[in-house]
Amino acid sequence: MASYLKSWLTGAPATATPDIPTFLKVSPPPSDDEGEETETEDDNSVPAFPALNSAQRAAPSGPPRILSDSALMPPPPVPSLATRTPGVSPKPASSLLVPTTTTKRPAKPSKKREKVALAPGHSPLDWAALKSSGADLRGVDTLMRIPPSVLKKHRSKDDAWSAFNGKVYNITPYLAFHPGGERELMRVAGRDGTQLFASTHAWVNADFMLDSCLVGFLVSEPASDLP
Ligand code: HEM
Repeated sequence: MASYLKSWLTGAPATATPDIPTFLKVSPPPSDDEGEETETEDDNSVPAFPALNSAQRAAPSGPPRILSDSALMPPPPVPSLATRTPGVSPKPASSLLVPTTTTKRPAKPSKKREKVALAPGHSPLDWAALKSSGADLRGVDTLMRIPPSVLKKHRSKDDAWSAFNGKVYNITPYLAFHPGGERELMRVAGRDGTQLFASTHAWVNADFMLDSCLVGFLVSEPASDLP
């Protein structure tokens, strides 16, 4: 056995092979590495093809059987979606039907949330360009600690401050750009607008939209100024 393996690896003829099991006599698969010789000289037999135990050999000989129409699988039934009449409510029998909700007219959007027409040059993109242009939109030199009494003083259109989530912004430059209109935004001028803002459009990122308008941080009234 050992001498057979040695001869198989070196290419030299085997000296004695009486105890070789039959599975070892099968040729090794051809190798990509051409430099290495892997076959013994006397084992050049081509394997049987098709294999002796293959289904191909077991099959009855003769030309392949051609199936007639009746022997073929029947076609699938016509799906109900293909036969529906557009605009007509289908019977709710099949799970493939369109949902009945799509046949109903959508409800009219409420007047309360309508957007206003913005003046030319005041689109959200224009605002983005303005706020990143480096223009001074704060109107103050340094960020301040702003108590409600100070915030209250900035409530005119020309000088409007408002607090959102503890940050005070100069909203005057943004007024003409606000998709909800100037009037709505002026409702929070001079006061904390966090609640109104959140109940109107919590998904809007005010911190990002107004970052260049930040004037300071809302703080509680100093004790000495309390009435
Ligand atoms: C300064 C902070 C605010 C910013 C940055 C801001 C920003 C925006 C933005 C981006 C939209 C368009 C939303 C969308 O298309 O989904 C919008 C719409 C609107 N905003 Fe504001 N807003 C502010 C404050 C307010 C406040 C305090 C009110 C209410 C008093 C308000 C009322 C509205 C309304 C009614 C709309 C139109 C309806 C809608 O878009 O759903 N906004 N605002």
